[in-house]
Amino acid sequence: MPAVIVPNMETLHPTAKLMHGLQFAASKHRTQLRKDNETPYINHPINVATILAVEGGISDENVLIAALLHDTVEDTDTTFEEIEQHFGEDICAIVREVTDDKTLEKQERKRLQIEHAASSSENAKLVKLADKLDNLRDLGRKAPIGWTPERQEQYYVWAKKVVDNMRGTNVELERELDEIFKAKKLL
Ligand SMILES: Nc1nc2c(ncn2[C@@H]2O[C@H](COP(=O)(O)OP(=O)(O)O)[C@@H](OP(=O)(O)OP(=O)(O)O)[C@H]2O)c(=O)[nH]1
Ligand SMILES: [Mn+2]
Repeated sequence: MPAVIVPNMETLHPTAKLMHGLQFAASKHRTQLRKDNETPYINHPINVATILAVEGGISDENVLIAALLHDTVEDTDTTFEEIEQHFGEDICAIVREVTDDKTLEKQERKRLQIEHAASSSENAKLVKLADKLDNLRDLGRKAPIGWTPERQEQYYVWAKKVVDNMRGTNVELERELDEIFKAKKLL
């Protein structure tokens, strides 16, 4: 696996920056599958960035690149220093905001996501809304291996609490999320 080259981001055009984000994330997640045990993990960050661009109408490349990178620190050996070196401090700041501290107990991590959602920056809220939308769509298609119906139900209830703390961020994404919550009789 060749090392990913660190480009000079100042001189890259927006499409090249986006491609570098895609390559970096694909390289970092290359051995991972989603919890359905069949989908390559990278499909999820690509979906999150695509949801933002196509459904959310977001054109700010920092937000789209942060979406591609959003699970690299949480779920691979990637460090924030590496993200900053490759993509600069603005993108790194968004990734930092949406990264769970995996050293904490799961219940505490889940509680903190609800709490942090409310005080997040607009850009972090956008990434988090698209992240939840893609995870909920995945759950509706095929549940992670071993998840009971109760565990699935709990995920919808928890995801709604996170989303409720980010309302007023993006009309289209919130509309899509609300359709899912209505179908589950949570709204
Ligand atoms: N629905 C679904 N989720 C999957 C799948 N594969 C991996 N995941 C991830 O699993 C997380 C939910 O699983 P949990 O057991 O509740 O949480 P944990 O992995 O953080 O311990 C989601 O994270 P999250 O905290 O909600 O968001 P984030 O980590 O993506 O920020 C999601 O990213 C899949 O096939 N379907
Ligand atoms: Mn995610």
